[in-house]
Amino acid sequence: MENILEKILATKKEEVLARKKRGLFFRPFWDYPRKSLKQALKNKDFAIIAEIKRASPSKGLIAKEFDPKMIAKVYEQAGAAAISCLTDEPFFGGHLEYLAAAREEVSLPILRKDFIIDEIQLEEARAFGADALLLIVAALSPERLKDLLKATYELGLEALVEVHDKKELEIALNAGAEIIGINNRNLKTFEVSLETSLSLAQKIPEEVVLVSESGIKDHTDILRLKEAGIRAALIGESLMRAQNKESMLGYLLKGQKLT
Ligand SMILES: O=P(O)(O)OC[C@@H](O)[C@@H](O)c1c[nH]c2ccccc12
Repeated sequence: MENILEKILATKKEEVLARKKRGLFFRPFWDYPRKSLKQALKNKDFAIIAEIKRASPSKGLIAKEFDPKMIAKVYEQAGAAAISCLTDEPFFGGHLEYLAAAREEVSLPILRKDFIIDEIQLEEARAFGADALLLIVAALSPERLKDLLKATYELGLEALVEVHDKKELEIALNAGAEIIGINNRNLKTFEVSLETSLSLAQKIPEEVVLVSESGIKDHTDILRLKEAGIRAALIGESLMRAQNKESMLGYLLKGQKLT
């Protein structure tokens, strides 16, 4: 049976073909200045990439009320280091327009969160105002990963390269990844464990910026990451479900009381 990642990738292939047929004529932010995600992450004692995520295959609809512009603004005011915006439509209820809306509103670096398999998607990311984009090792051959990473840099963007185990980590390092995301969620089974980050963190050269992704829900999780030497996290669901996102960010980062 097909796992969820394979299913998403099959749909993505069709989407890419359709985009190539249609062409990419609307490029509102093509010449907009870019911000460095890597630098933004390094600037903080602990950095949170706050995610704009409406739904997911594992959780269904996460946010009934959904205003990407307003969410981006709140994340920025609350001290997020960067924003991640889901742009996959069929599985995550995202849209490139949501990224552009966030871009208009904030000056933080923005990451395009999608399943990237083709150069045209890198161009889309730049056209709609992204500063960085996600490349998932499990979704690409090592050669394709290298090609896409190079093309990303050539477009003036950065990449968060996502891994889930030791083998993928080696592939990411080999490809020259400078920012590596360790996904605590297995994209094939949906199982989540912070241990994934804690164990893989030991094997990473110091100059690489590490980000722990998925399932991070309280201040204790952040303390455990810090203890393992990880200084950045990508957080979606717990922020998207919080009525008061500012308070939730304060709680996650500093253990402040929730209001
Ligand atoms: O909502 P969470 O559990 O905080 O997770 C956020 C983020 O890590 C998750 O959305 C994610 C990580 N890797 C992905 C790849 C594609 C789509 C989504 C993701």
